[in-house]
Amino acid sequence: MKDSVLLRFFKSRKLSYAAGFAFMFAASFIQTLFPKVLGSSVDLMKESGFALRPVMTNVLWMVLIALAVFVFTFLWRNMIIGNGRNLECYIREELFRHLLTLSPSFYSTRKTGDLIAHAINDISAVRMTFGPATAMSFNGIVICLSSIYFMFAAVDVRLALLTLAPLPLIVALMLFIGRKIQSRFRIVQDQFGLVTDKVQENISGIRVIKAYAQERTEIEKFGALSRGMAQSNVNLIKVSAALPPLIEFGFAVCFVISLFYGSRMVLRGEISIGDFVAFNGYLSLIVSPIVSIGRVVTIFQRGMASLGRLYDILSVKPDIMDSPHALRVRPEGDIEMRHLTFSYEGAGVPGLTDISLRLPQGRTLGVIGPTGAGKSTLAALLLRLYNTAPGQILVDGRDIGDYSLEHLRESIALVPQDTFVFASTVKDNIVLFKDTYGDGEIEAASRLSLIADSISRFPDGYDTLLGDRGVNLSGGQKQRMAIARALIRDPAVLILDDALSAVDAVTEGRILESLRRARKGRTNIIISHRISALMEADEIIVLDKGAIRERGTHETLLQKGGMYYDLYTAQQEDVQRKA
Ligand SMILES: Nc1ncnc2c1ncn2[C@@H]1O[C@H](COP(=O)(O)OP(=O)(O)OP(=O)(O)O)[C@@H](O)[C@H]1O
Repeated sequence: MKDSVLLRFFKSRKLSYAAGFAFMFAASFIQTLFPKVLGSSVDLMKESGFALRPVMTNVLWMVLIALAVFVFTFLWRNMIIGNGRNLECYIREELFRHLLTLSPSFYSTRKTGDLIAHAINDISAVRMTFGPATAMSFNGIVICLSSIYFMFAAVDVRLALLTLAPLPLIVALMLFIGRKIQSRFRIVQDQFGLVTDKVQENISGIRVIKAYAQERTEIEKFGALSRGMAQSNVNLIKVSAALPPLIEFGFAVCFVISLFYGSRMVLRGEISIGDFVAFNGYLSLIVSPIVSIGRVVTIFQRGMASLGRLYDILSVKPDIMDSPHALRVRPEGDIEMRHLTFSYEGAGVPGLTDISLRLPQGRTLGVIGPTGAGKSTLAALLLRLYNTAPGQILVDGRDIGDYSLEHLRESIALVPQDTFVFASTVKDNIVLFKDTYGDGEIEAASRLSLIADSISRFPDGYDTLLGDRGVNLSGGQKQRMAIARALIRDPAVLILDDALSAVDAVTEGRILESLRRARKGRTNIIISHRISALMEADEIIVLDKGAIRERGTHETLLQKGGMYYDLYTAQQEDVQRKA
């Protein structure tokens, strides 16, 4: 997958990459012609007693070389480094698309912060590797090889050997210090991660921190982390500060050797003064590529590690997918469960055990039970957020896995316990960014869920911005907006998973009444802790530790005098006490 993502991109841009590398080769090579022309100009000037006329052709060549280097460099930078940016965008889109195909079980094992880091830091490291670092290496290799070639072939082998003798030592020293820099840099990054995590945690949990007067402790903890980060940066500077002067020192030695032996060779007439000038020109040309070796190696190492991490995610196979011949029809809402047993990955005990029930189209099922009984799990399985064994959940007589996910989820709408509000308008939050619904439909869904009045009191009505930078909805308003979000899609099955817990009993009764009227002929599943929300259901099941303990209608369950009866009497006493 890693290779295929990169390969696919490189293949799609092979022409611009080929042209980019050709221009880069041309620019780097032409650049190394400059010292030679400069040297021969010096010789010509010396021969002609420093007259300008004989060197005019050379001057023209130098201008042409500079111009060609400018044009080719401009072209290759645009192509190679520009393609790096396109690669970054390509991988980001691939990753995002892939993340949306993965099921909740994937997300329950990964930290959100890590996933965000992959999407930002890792992709950027891959871009640096296949953009600027690749370009710098290729450019540097061509410049170094041709410069060294000219030093040996066009000037003098002995002089070149002597002058370049310290070079391997410089490179070895650079790689040695580079490794040290890298390990200290890793510590800086870890410290940076801790500091950002702390900031993020404090901002998200600001209400809890204030409510428990934890500001002072948190400031102290943050101070310690921040000082740790500063110290690790100082440790990094201690080694990184040594690198540039050491390299400069190494090259100064090269220049001294060149000056010492080169000038003697000029005096002895073994090389011309022009050759000597050209030689020093070549020596200057290789300084910058050699200096960047350490940086390039680090970028490559980081890029490959990042690519590995991205590959780990990209190679996770989505476990919930359409079967090859998936039914592309919206089911109508006849539900059956046959001995349904389900366990979460890694969980010791099953979340649900041997659940059998029949919910014909148009009926309402009530689900009640203590916390952790498996009520939300039942809802999640009906949306196929997790896979179940074939034949355990049937929708309209067909296995749930036979339907395309799109059609199944269009037909079954879940209003979860916690509603996610997007930082957008009320309207966008109801239609979920689909522009197929008219204003009339949006208002009708809002009226049915009893949120229309609240919306009309917002400053811009349906165009009011919600979220951090807009209006913050109360718990009850959020729940009602979530019900409108489900109703506008006119689902065959509506599942309210404790979706009325934040509204008062009177509002709950009015919403349920409104749903009863509007959803005639449609299937409903009402999961609730409050008996008042589901007492009118055609069938009620009492879940406990993943199994059905009792089932029946409100009346028959009361007559049984079991768990349901106990819950009912406890809730009645509670109501009377409050009254
Ligand atoms: N993603 C998950 N991974 C592992 N175990 C889970 C996961 N989600 C829920 N569980 C476990 O499955 C059991 C049933 O959870 P579920 O959320 O279905 O209960 P519930 O009846 O809806 O509870 P509540 O009324 O508190 O919402 C619990 O023991 C819970 O810890």
